[in-house]
Amino acid sequence: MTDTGTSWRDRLFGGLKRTSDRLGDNLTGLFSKAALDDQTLDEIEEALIVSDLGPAMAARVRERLSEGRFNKELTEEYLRAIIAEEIEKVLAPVARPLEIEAFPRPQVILVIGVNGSGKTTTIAKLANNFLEQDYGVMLAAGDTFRAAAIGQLKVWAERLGIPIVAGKEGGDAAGIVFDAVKQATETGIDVLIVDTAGRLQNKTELMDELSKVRRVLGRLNPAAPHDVVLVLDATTGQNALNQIEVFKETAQVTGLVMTKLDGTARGGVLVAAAEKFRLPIHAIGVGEKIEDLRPFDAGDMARAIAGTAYAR
Ligand SMILES: Nc1nc2c(ncn2[C@@H]2O[C@H](COP(=O)(O)OP(=O)(O)OP(=O)(O)O)[C@@H](O)[C@H]2O)c(=O)[nH]1
Repeated sequence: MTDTGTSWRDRLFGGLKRTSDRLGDNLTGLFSKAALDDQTLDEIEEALIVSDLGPAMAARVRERLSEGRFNKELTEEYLRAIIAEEIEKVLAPVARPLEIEAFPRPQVILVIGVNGSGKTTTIAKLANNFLEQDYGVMLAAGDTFRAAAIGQLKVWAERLGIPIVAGKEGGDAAGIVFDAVKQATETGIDVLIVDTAGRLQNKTELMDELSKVRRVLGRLNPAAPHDVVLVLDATTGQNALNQIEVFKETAQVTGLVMTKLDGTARGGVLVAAAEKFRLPIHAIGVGEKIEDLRPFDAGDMARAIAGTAYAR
């Protein structure tokens, strides 16, 4: 399952093509006007907002253009390059892979997110990434609300050849997490990835469930959970921003993973999220296969969104 950097870059640029095409469509007609004027700047700003990149990014690109090109001709190449540069500035400080550094082990990673966000697949993909780095990985099926979620995670554990602690539907999530941490500690596991129920519908219930899990974890290891990773579906566009807002306060999110960037023209929302919340973004998903989740390079990501030349 090893993978070369080149093919990952192919998938990254391929996956984000819809997003960069949409940006291109929104900007169509704004190039090669005789000279850059205020009205064109307004239109560019609007186009960037409509492309989900967020108002702050739109304002900054406008600022850059008005400094450099006012009263001069604007080319598509130049505009895309400026957009890529500004996106890279925003993504560089937050593009941060999940590092395994907890001592004592295991590092406990809680994974949260609404149903359908790609949570289960992301857990499997993260587990695979850690296995490739030779870490011992265990899963815990803490989403006990749905039998399907437990079953799916078991299938992944089997496929990856890693242990899993799971209970029955309707079981006590905190109890499962307790057992998992105990087993992981006893067997020298490096990383324990915990699936949790992601029900946004009821904030109190979610909060109660998570604080119970936290209490139990804290009893075994005061530093746990070391990470609380929120999985977001990029196809939901601006709604992903609302989810961060809610989960940030209820679940003390420490970092993000954005999935399905390949299935959407709304990938710009990654930039808006980075700019608004400044939370670390650990990885992105650009496909359903196990190798389609990776930490990303801010420069590559920025160029993929802006649709600038592939090579450096
Ligand atoms: N195209 C694409 N599909 C993805 C990606 N990540 C997950 N998926 C798909 O999205 C669907 C939902 O993923 P799950 O991992 O089952 O999501 P979940 O949040 O656990 O959802 P529930 O099991 O319904 O709670 C599946 O069909 C996945 O294959 C991605 O990065 N790209």
